[in-house]
This record gives sequence, structure tokens and C-alpha cells, in this order.
Amino acid sequence: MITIDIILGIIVAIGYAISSARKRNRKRDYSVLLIEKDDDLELMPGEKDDPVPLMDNDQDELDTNPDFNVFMRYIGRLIKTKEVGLSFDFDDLEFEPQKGKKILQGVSGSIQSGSMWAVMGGSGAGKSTFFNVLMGKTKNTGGRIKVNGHSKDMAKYKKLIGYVPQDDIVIPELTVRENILHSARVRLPMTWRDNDIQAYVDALISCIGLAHVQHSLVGDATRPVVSGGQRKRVSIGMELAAAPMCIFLDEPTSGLDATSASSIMRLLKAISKLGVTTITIIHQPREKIFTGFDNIMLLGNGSQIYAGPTNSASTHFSSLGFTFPPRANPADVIMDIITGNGQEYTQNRSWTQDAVTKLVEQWRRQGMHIQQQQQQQQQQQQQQQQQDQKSPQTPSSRPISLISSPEQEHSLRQTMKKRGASWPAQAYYCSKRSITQQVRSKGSFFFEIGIGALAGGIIGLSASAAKGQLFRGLYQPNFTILSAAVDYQSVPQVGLLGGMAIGLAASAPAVRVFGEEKLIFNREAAAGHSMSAYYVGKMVSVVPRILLSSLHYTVFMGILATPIMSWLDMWVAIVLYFFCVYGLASCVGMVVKREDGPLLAVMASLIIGILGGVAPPLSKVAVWKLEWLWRMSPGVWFTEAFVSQNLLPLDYLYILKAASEGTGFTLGQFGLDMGYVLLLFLLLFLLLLVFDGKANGLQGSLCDWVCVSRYCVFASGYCSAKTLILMEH
Ligand SMILES: Nc1ncnc2c1ncn2[C@@H]1O[C@H](COP(=O)(O)OP(=O)(O)OP(=O)(O)O)[C@@H](O)[C@H]1O
Repeated sequence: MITIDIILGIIVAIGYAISSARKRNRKRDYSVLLIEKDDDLELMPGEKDDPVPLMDNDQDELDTNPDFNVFMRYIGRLIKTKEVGLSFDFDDLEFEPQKGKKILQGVSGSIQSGSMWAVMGGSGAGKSTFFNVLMGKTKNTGGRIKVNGHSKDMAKYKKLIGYVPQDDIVIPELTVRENILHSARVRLPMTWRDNDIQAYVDALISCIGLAHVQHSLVGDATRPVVSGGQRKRVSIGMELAAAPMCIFLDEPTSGLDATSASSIMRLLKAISKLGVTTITIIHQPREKIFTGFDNIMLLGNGSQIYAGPTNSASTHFSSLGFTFPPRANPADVIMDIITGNGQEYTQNRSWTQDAVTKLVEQWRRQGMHIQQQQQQQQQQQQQQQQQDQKSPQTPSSRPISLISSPEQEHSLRQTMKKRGASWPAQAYYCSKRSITQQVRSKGSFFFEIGIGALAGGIIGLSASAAKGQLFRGLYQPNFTILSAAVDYQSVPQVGLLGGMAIGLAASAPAVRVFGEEKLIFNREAAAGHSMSAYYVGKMVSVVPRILLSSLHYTVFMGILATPIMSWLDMWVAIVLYFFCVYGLASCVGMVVKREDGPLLAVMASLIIGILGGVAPPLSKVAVWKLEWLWRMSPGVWFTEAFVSQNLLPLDYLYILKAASEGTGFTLGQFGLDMGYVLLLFLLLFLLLLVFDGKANGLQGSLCDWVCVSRYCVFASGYCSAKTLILMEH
């Protein structure tokens, strides 16, 4: 055992040294860009390799950064500027989660593809709700949403949509680059070679100003490694890495210094010029950032106060009697007005009370008229652009398409199909990422193995006094003279205690492995990751720790309790039971709050241990006609296997039929017992997918759900049939 531990330590050390050396040696190679043969990346004939224009005449380090052009060329090819992009039309949107509590109402507008929108409003104004409704994460209770002029389910477009949440949901044990690279590998078209993905990610990292910290761990709020602003940029980078056609950003500049905020906004502006629709929730932006947005949507009390061109907003509020001081930041003035604190900008006393409600009513009266004017302007612009179609297109002069044609829709579907790594590749990347996380958390890895050894040692110690003689039955006729006392309890009890100890040792780490990443998983699932690939990858990555923990448990228990079953059988049973506890704890971790997860997972594994058929004995449970319930717990199959393998070698000495009837366990079906433990693990695993699909409000990929339902029907049918047969016997 010590040898295995030493070998393990050496492997970890070598792996760490190799990965560090690789990181040091890896040179950034953009040459692949210039010789790229992939259709997605090749420049169009006649297209010049010109630098991409930025948002204004200001110069900053982004303009002089050579990686910026590299990044823009990649992303330009990815989103295919000549395609339709993503535009939204929404009319009278409403969200009313409870009767009489409208969180969003009467929100209408039109967001053209390639435009850059800001959503502003006071705290609780309904900005995030508006985002969620528009992205399809929350179902609107009223109103209509059209994508490219068609009523479609937004979930269909999730591979083309990026969402940067308000909280920085990143993996703390990975480096800045690893976080972004994983996102790119899983979400970029499957035809991309890894070299191209790496070069693209390098260019992106440079553009978002993280090159100098790219190999630093991200850390989290409790163990910060990079700064809060850098973590925010990692979160943005993870979405940009996927080259979305539309990106939603919830306060992307919070925590950033003025220069970094400005640089990020300039990058967003540049990609919006390529056709990426950009919608950003923003609080108190600097004037330069504010005026960089094409349009703004202002919300108050869940209703619309203004929607339209940014430069017309001040005209709208001026028409209502507000005056903008010459040196003031218009964004600050507007925020004051829409939160009901704009009295200092007006002489009109009527704005002192219920200002937000009055602003909403004003927009209802005038807004329709203003929006109609804007639509007419847009239509004129569209007609003008159609006339100019013969002239060469630049990214900024791409036509605005309000209603996509069938060909454009087909092309969009093709783009969506290509997006994302294949299922095995996703499972591989998830598994690889999880192994890296575990290697970086060596402490908890070895701690878990230590706990496995300790649990085995304690259970072994409790049975050591029997010196291996854990069972005494009625003697076979030849030996009847020897003794009369029977002991049907000790072996099942050791099995029961073993099951409970494994539950204690494995459930908390399992919750940590799965439950702690719930937010990450939700983010990735919303971006189109395959749920089943994620779980399979994760489960594969925990195989070494389960094997090692159970090996340590088996060895210590075997040495101290000296049961007569073979060590291999004991290890197989313990490994499978460990897997079951992991599956159960993962389910619990997914459905309960993060802080309650470990406690409830331990409790759940104790319950399945108690349902091991020892106390009350399975024979008694059968009399109550509840054996079917016990048989649904892996604990009973585990204990049965343990009892069976410890009794069968004594068949020559004891009457095992009597022991079987006394305890209620069926002997001699070790394979079937283990099969059931495995089956229950698979069922738990599938249940996890179902829970998770529901928790995310996602339908999941069709494939996931077909698999889930097929296996569930098969497994439950098989279990019921087998249980009925057992009960008949
Ligand atoms: N599903 C829901 N059920 C009940 N109330 C909700 C629900 N979703 C949001 N709310 C409430 O609606 C209001 C608006 O929430 P929302 O998160 O959209 O505001 P916000 O403008 O994004 O605020 P902040 O800027 O503080 O993030 C809040 O009072 C919130 O508590």
C-alpha cells in the first residue's frame, strides 16, 4: 500500500513537472493563421487584410496591439459577416411570476443584428429579468419575441449566444488561459484544429489584457490569485472565445479600472461592427463608454422608460423638461432621472413625486411614435443599403436584415450545427479539466484517500476481536456435535457498518466534485454543452480517486477484520458501492442548496446504508411485504454480496440454507448483487441528468433525453421484474 502511495506521489510530481515545462516551452505561433486552409478561416477572394476599424478616433493599446487584428480576423470568419446574424423584435413583453406581481411589463423594441445596446436602470428595475426573457432562460408570461423576424424558441440559438453573468463564474483551480481555452475548445466549430484554437485564444487573451497573468490560477473570492477585475475579464474572455453571434453581458465593467473598462468596451464595439449583436447591462458608465453604445434601453419598475438611439435619449428627457448640465456625464444624469432622483435637473415640480411611474406613462404615450419614426429611418437605411449592394461591403456597412430569408435561416442552422466539439471530445475535455482540478487540489485528493483508509481501519478494528470468525451457523450433520450456538449477525453487521462508513467517506467529496460546480455547469449547459458529456467526463475523472480510496479502505479493513471472502471480491464490491455513493451525493448536490449539500448527502448515504437489510433483518422486512423498498437501496445488494462471499466458503461446515432464511439474504449470486449495485448507480446517474435538465429549465440535447428515457424505462422495468421474482421466492 505504501509502495502504491509512493508511486502515486511520483506520478503526480512527474505530471506536474511535465505540464510546467510544457507551459514554459510553448511558444505562441500565429504562422498557422497565415497558411490557414480551413474554409472558416480563409480570407475571401479580393478581401483585403486591412486592420479592423475601432469605435472612435481615440488611440489606446488595443489599436497598436498586433493580436487585435489576428483576433478580429478569426472572429470575422467565424461569425461570417455576410450572414444574417441575430436580431430581436419584442412586443409588449411581460413577466409575472406570481399573480399580481409584474416584474416586467410593456417592454417593446427591436434590436438589430450588429448593434450595440446598453440596458440601464436602478437596482431591481428588471434588467436581469429582461435579459433572461430575451435569452429564453425565463419564459415570458405575456408578449412576443421574434428572432430574425420569426417566432422561434431562443433555446435553439444557445450555441450562438454568449452570456457573461454578473458574478464571475470561473473555475478557480484553472489558470486564466485554461479557463478560456476550455470554453473555446468546447464551443468553437468541431472542424478547428487545436493549434488554431490555441492561437485564437492567445490573441484573445492579449486583446483583453490578460497576457501577463495567463498562467496564473484564477482563484476565487476566498483564495484570490488574480484580481477581481482580471477575473471579470476571464469571464468575458470565456464567452468571446466561443465567437458568439450575440453576446449578453451583465455589468461587464464592474470592478474594472477606467482604462480596462474602456478597452473592453472598444473590443466589444469592434466585434459588434463585424455583426455581433451586443447587449450590455451597465451601471454608471463613463461618458465615453456611454456614447459608444448605439442604443439604450432604460427600465424603471420593470417598465420601459426609453428605448432608442443613445444620442436621442437626452432629447427625449429634455422634451420632458429636464436640463442636462453642460459638464455633467449624460449617463449619470439619465440614471438620476430614471431612478426618480432627477429633481435637480428640472424646474417642474410635478417630477418630485412618482417620477418613475410618470416617465413610464410618458414613454407609453410618446414612445410608440418615436419608435415608429426610428423604424421608418431603419427601413430607409435598409433600402439605401440594398441599392448600394454592388459596392464592396465593409463590416460596418453590412445590411440590416429584419426578416431572414429561408436561405439565411438554413445558413444559420448550418453554422449552429458546426458549432461545438463532438460529444466524445466534450467528454474528454471535461474529464481532462476535472483531472487538472484534482491534481491542483492535491491536499483534498490525498485527504480523501486517507479518510478511505481510516474508515476501513475503524470498521476492521470493530470486527478484529472476532479474529476472522464472523459467522457461526447450524453445523452440517457430520459436525453437529461441535457446538449449538449460531451467529447470523456479525457478517451482515460488518457489511452494514462498511456501507455506512463508505457513505461517510465518499459522500462529502462527491458533493464537492459535482455540487460546487453547479454554477459552472449551469453556465456551460446554457451555452450548449452536452450534459451527458459533462457528467461522463466528470465521472471518468473521479475513477482514480474512487479506485484508490476503495483500495485503501479494503486493505485496512481486510488486515484488521480478516473476513474470509477474497480480497478481489471485497474490492470490487467496495468500488461499486463507492460509485453509488458518488452518484447519490451528486444527485443531492444538484437539487439542494450548495451549503446544505454535504450534510444531506451524508444523510442520504446513511439511509441507503441503513436499508442494508441488517436491522431490521431482510427476513422481517419480507414479512412486512416491503422487501421491494429495501431492494431499491444499493446497501442491501452490497451487504448481501458481503454476506454471501463470507458464508459460501463455509458451506462444507454449516447449513447455509438456514442462515439464508434467518437473514433473508440470497446466497451465491455475487454477480447479480454487483450488477444491481452498478444498475442503481447508472439510474442515479440518469436521475442526475433529469434533475439537472429541470434545474436549468433546459430540454437538454435530444440525444441526452432519448438516452435518459430509454435507460430509465429499461432499468426500472428490469428492476421491477427481478424484484417480483425475488418476492415470489
Ligand atoms: N422569478 C422571480 N420571482 C419573483 N420575483 C422576482 C423574480 N425574478 C426577479 N424578481 C424580482 O424582480 C425585481 C427585478 O429583478 P432583476 O434582477 O431583474 O433586477 P435588476 O434590475 O437586474 O437589479 P440589479 O441591478 O440589482 O441586479 C427584483 O425585485 C427581484 O427580486
